[in-house]
Amino acid sequence: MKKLVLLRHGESIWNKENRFTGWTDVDLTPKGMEEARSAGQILRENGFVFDIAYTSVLKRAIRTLWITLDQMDQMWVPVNLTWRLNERHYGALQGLNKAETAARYGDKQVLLWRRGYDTQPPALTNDDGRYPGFDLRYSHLTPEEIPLTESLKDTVIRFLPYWDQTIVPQVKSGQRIIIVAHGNSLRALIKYLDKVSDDAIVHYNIPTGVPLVYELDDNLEPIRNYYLGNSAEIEEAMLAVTNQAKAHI
Ligand SMILES: O=C(O)[C@H](O)COP(=O)(O)O
Repeated sequence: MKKLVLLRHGESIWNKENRFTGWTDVDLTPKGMEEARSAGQILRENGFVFDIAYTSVLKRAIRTLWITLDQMDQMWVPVNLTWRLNERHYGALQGLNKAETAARYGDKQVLLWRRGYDTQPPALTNDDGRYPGFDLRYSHLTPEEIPLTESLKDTVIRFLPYWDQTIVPQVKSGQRIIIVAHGNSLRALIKYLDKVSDDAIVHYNIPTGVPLVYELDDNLEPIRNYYLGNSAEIEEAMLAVTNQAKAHI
């Protein structure tokens, strides 16, 4: 049996301000750093050891990984950074407050933008200051690879080649892996692993800073998964993510 640990970064500054973030490179809040410390502690208490770590090229995920490994006294673990684990690109919504956007366009429209599997939020134009093509860290990407907006489906499509070619062979060979990423890049992986339908994935939300353990068989078919932590608090945190983009709760 193989174990894979998934971790959404701790609370970011824009999570706290309730803004669509996507590829915007915002840092953790003090609470987010605390969440990362707790994640590391609970992983250590449960005896987890990692051989390889994966994360995105966004600092909220990178810092969460550093703090988690530090708490586990495993800062020596090799870390791989890839843009393919970045958050889903939120297009022209990036920077907008989620509840205000719902008040303006309606809860239904915003739910569709946030959770519709094949729905892209309004796109950026490539002369927008938020266009990732202006950012050095993406200079090796082709124009076709640089998103102006992304649906969850687009996120699955850009992540899967990395999963199949890089991570899968390592998990199969018995390497113990942690992936620290984002609400939607992890939803993309979970949708794929658990074969969640396009309709059901709409209702699946991931809390910040709580390790999610997947037990997989030798063909990487999921056996079961569970969060490490207090289940009532985790339920509450998932519900809070659901409610972030409602005009009135
Ligand atoms: O990019 C963001 O705004 C968040 O990290 C994920 O947001 P969502 O839960 O609204 O998709």
